Amino acid sequence: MEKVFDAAIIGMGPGGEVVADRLLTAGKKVVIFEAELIGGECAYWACVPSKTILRGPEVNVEANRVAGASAGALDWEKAKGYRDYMARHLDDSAQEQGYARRGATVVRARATITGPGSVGANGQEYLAHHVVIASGTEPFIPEFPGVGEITAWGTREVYTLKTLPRSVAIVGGSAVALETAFFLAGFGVEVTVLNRSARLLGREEPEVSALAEEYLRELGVKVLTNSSVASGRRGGGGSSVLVLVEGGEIAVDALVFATGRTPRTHGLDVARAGATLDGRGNVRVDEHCWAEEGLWAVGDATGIMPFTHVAKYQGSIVADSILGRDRTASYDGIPRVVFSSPEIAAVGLTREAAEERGIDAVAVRVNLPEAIVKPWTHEQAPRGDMGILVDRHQRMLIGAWAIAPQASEWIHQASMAIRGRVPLKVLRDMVPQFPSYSEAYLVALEKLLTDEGI
Ligand SMILES: Cc1cc2nc3c(=O)[nH]c(=O)nc-3n(C[C@H](O)[C@H](O)[C@H](O)COP(=O)(O)OP(=O)(O)OC[C@H]3O[C@@H](n4cnc5c(N)ncnc54)[C@H](O)[C@@H]3O)c2cc1C
Ligand SMILES: NC(=O)c1ccc[n+]([C@@H]2O[C@H](COP(=O)([O-])OP(=O)(O)OC[C@H]3O[C@@H](n4cnc5c(N)ncnc54)[C@H](O)[C@@H]3O)[C@@H](O)[C@H]2O)c1
Repeated sequence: MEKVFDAAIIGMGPGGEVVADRLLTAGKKVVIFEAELIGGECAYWACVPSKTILRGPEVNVEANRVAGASAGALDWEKAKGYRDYMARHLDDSAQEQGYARRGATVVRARATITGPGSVGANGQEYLAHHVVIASGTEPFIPEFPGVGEITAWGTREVYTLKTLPRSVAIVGGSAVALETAFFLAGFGVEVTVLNRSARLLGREEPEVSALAEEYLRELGVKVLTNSSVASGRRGGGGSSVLVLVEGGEIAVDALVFATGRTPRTHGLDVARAGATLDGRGNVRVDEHCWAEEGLWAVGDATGIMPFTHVAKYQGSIVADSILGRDRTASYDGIPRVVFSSPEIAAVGLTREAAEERGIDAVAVRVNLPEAIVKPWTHEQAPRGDMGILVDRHQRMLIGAWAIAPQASEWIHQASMAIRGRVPLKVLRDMVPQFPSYSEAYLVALEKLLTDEGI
């Protein structure tokens, strides 16, 4: 009799791994398919190496601002070595053995869907009661004349760099562009960011965009807005010459594409299992991450919020649903962080998004050094800003942002308030630690009361 698995998981990035882990823990029969490395983009070429390599430059920016401390020389060889260690030297044999030990069938191949409850790989057919698509994304690389002639890198090349270039141009103006600019500039590389729109981080509040640009410029990064590459050619001394759409040329050692990603769903044949893709190629799922009878999708392949924490969350929703526990995904209050120096964190709605939803929203901005003590204990010439957005009628927090040290951590208070729909009255009664950045929320809420009567 043919073996039927409880679940077949296509792709073992953070989303697929959570599904596999939970189902194996529950004693289910699981087959996993991975075309490259178990751990996915995040573990080897994205979140982990980028956050590891960004920490040195971040510490230096902070040290330079603290009385009695000073930045040390960054050691690229050591930093690179630790980055490679954290990215497991692109070796997932321990992961493969770990899953096999736990009873999973591990298939090292690109899988395709061959029918409802049926997955093909390596010329074999695997049957399962549940199929989970967790295939992630791949980089989107724009085409322009001469792109094949120049030295052009995607994020994989950048986050496995062995030798630092002297200069780069980064195309893009979102998370990857900013983090890569902070990383390379921090290690002394001459960086130019070519952002095709008028402001960086276009999905965030305009204040956030302006501050992000200011901090990049402070580090010596050149930011060109309404800019992109029209064509490229090889220049003298191995350089790459970029002809800009707005006119003019620049010569750099390499061009970095930070131009977003597209779902890795082509070739998966989801239609054979009755599922459909949206216009961007994302697998359409409902609030349970359910796509069709016996078919689920998690992580970047759904295009809902392309972050590792969301992929893991969706993985838990799917695993629990398969195990018969009723779970519904909610995407309220999920943080978005750019790990720059200082960190840029945001959660919930922006004013523009609130307006689109017809919400009567009120925004308050707080300059941290004017409002609280913590930045002064941290820095000699303190800086930092935060803002909150409140629904006037519901009297609840619906958005927040912060650009300051450790913002990735203290944004979670806003996250919890939004997700838990905590009334402003309760938030105002909080007693945050002195001195901490968290005190800024109280100041913002007081300002809301005095300025707006809310
Ligand atoms: C430079 C960079 C930095 C980032 N930093 C952060 C960060 O700090 N925090 C954060 O939250 N997010 C970050 N992200 C986003 C994060 O990497 C993704 O959201 C996350 O990896 C999505 O997880 P996933 O499981 O959906 O897919 P992936 O991690 O992309 O994994 C998908 C896996 O599926 C495999 N696969 C695909 N198709 C098949 C197939 N047909 N058969 C078998 N296997 C297949 C792939 O080989 C891959 O291993 C970053 C992204 C980039 C590019
Ligand atoms: N800290 C984090 O959580 C983190 C860090 C890095 C990346 N990520 C995730 O990784 C993914 C990729 O990030 P990203 O910044 O590359 O993608 P993105 O989609 O957020 O931004 C793409 C950028 O490229 C620009 N762009 C697109 N096409 C272009 C073209 N033809 N010419 C010029 N500019 C062009 C866009 O205007 C935009 O600024 C995202 O899902 C992001 O959320 C998350």
